Amino acid sequence: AGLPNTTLPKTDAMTESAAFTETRFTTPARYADEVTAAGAPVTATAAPDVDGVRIGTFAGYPAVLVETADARAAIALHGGHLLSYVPTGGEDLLWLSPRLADAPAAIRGGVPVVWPFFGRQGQSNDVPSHGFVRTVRWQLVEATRDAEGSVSLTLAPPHYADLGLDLRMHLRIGKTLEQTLETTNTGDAPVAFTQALHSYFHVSDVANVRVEGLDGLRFRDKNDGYAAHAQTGDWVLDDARDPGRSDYIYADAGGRYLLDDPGLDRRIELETSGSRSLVVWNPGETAAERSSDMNDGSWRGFLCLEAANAGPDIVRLAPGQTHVLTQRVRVLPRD
Ligand SMILES: O=P(O)(O)OC[C@H]1O[C@@H](O)[C@H](O)[C@@H](O)[C@@H]1O
Repeated sequence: AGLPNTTLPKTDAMTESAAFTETRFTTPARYADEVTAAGAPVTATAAPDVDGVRIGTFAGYPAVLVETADARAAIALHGGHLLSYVPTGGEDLLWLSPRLADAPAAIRGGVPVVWPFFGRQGQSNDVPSHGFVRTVRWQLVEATRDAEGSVSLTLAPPHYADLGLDLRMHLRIGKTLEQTLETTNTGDAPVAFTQALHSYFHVSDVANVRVEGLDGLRFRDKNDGYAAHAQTGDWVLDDARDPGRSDYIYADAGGRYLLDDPGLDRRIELETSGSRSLVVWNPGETAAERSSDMNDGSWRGFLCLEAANAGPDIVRLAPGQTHVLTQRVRVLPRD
């Protein structure tokens, strides 16, 4: 198969903020202190009095641990990072690096929360890549259990008074994983932002899976100066232009994707709303070998499908408005 890509006219629009209208964010005053504090041990966090929810550790991180009849999950307080989601009787849907660095470094794997900008889109080089919330400590705000036995959680990063935006993340752990980023403009000026739920899905071998739901879409290739291309057929890793890596932002994406994995004999279904872009990322061997948390061949074990508002898909919020991005993830059998 591969991607017989059509090259469309090249433009710099992806890297020039003037071409779009993203808000240029200034690093919040509290950010550096929050990052420093995130490296300190967690002092007692009160466990909510909800059946199947407790505070413990997962992969060395203080985490909210959830157990229901249908699934188990772990969410690190560091970055509000979903580390694991295991449907009962199945394997983890998420990949987590076997070589994790200590907090406050960003966690490699799971579902990093990228907010309020994707990479450094429309930003100066002074801001941290992928935003202000993935290397700071979050709080568990609420936990409930519904009649069907699913557990719902709300988590929040530190409130940055000078950012003008507020974030809440909601998770529903049950037969399906539901994850929502709810962004509110709390300032008095319009804000234009980008974001992603940067899911690292666990696969048998990234070279042996395909992604359905992208056929015919246009995408920008970050490894090709953000040149525009058109997708033909399913996504596979053996891109004829560059076998072994993918850093594509698909625009006007339909919101339903299937990650077909013959090796694990499963399909992961990803449905999104409030998101019109999908990022498909794997570093490939060369870049992975340069990275201390992926340089053991383990990069083959994941594919990132990132439910995003990125590239030309920018969210504009007037003061007081709220935007909701949701992803729903579940396993389907292979036919
Ligand atoms: O290494 P990081 O900061 O977690 O980013 C990982 C990747 O995240 C993806 O979303 C980007 O498109 C890639 O360009 C980037 O390399």
